[in-house]
Amino acid sequence: MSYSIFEKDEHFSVEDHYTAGNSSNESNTRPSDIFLKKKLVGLKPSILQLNREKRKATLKFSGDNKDILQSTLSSSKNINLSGGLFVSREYENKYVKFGARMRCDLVNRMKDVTLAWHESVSSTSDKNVELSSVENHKIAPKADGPGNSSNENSSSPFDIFLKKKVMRLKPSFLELNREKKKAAKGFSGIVIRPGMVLLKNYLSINNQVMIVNKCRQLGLGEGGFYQPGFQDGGLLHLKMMCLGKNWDCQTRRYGEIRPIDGSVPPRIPVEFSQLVEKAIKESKSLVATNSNETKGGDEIPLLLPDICVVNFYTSTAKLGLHQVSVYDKTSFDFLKYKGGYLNTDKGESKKSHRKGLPIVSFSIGDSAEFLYGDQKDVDKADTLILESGDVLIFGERSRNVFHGVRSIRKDTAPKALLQETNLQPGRLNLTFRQY
Ligand SMILES: O=C(O)CCC(=O)C(=O)O
Ligand SMILES: [Fe+2]
Repeated sequence: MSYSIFEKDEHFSVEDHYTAGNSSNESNTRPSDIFLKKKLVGLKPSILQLNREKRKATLKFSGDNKDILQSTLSSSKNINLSGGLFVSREYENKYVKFGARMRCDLVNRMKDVTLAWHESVSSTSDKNVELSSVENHKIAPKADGPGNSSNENSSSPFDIFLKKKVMRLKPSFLELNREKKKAAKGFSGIVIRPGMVLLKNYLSINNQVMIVNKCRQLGLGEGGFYQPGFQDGGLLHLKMMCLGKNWDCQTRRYGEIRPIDGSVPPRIPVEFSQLVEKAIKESKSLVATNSNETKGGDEIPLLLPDICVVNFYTSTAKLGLHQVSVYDKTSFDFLKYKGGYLNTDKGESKKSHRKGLPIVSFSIGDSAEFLYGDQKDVDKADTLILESGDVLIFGERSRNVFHGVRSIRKDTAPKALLQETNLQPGRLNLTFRQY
């Protein structure tokens, strides 16, 4: 049995209509007007385009031309990139033609089509179209406080917190006691197969709370959570944010910026890297003590993570079987997803592969049914239940293991975590990698 990690985006499946502007220049004998008949709204330039232009301006107007540069920049200061404008059907269609990939989750979910801020079309006159300064793009979209999520606002990234501060049912004494006992027991390590180690219950509730809060804060800022999509309308079934470097789902390459909006991925918080380092050391000693047993024997190399892909799975989200694969021409063809399959993971460097550097994966929130195996066949895959606080490490001979998430188990997140954060139902997964 196979399942698709994609969902088709009904919103943008319309064919293209270039009817905007109702230009009738071609059909009459009057001199052509180089202006459109109606006062039209133009496609708002993307941040990337604006950045490029401003960089060009900066290069051009240096030294003696500072005044000109100053006026160039200040005249564009008022251009508002924050979007959130409603558009006509024609523009929606035109937008589709321009690339369905340029949309964030919110665009996809809005009933009334609102274009994403990076490529929006305004319904106001040009006069009112404002562009913000380049610096403004660095400013994180307004992060609403808990209980006031901005998920519905087209200019904001996806918020992993619930909209309102919900009064959660107080966990029963029994439940809390069970969790406390589990925490007191500490973690246990299991070598799943050569190169794959599971540290059960490794992240304390305090660390989980810290990670959730940091991800929430970063997730609402520049380069925050969005729903990755493909040019043809396919969407990943999860929300994603990249730290360190951006993983571009179109090209399967890493880069310094996210092409859809020109945002720069936030840095990996040092607290995260420290936890990764500790977890690797732990798994190394576990493998060393297990080396006489049949399963062990693979030395897990140290990892200095410079990439972290943060996925948020809502209760119905999933991730198809895929493999960590080096980016090269051959694998690119192979990587192309076929029939709704994403065949690969992110494209770390060949050096990273050669060394068998591990992927370190943190699970927080609801539990996941994690699949892994040597073939891209769900029926032949083994299952692991990854619970909140678990850390899975796979490198060396397991570096190329096929893996995916079949489902999220509802209502399984630790009550203590939900009491301390406003995390919405679902699962947060962080995978650390070294380029
Ligand atoms: O969510 C998980 O456990 C796996 C995530 C993953 O494989 C990925 O992001 O490439
Ligand atoms: Fe993966």
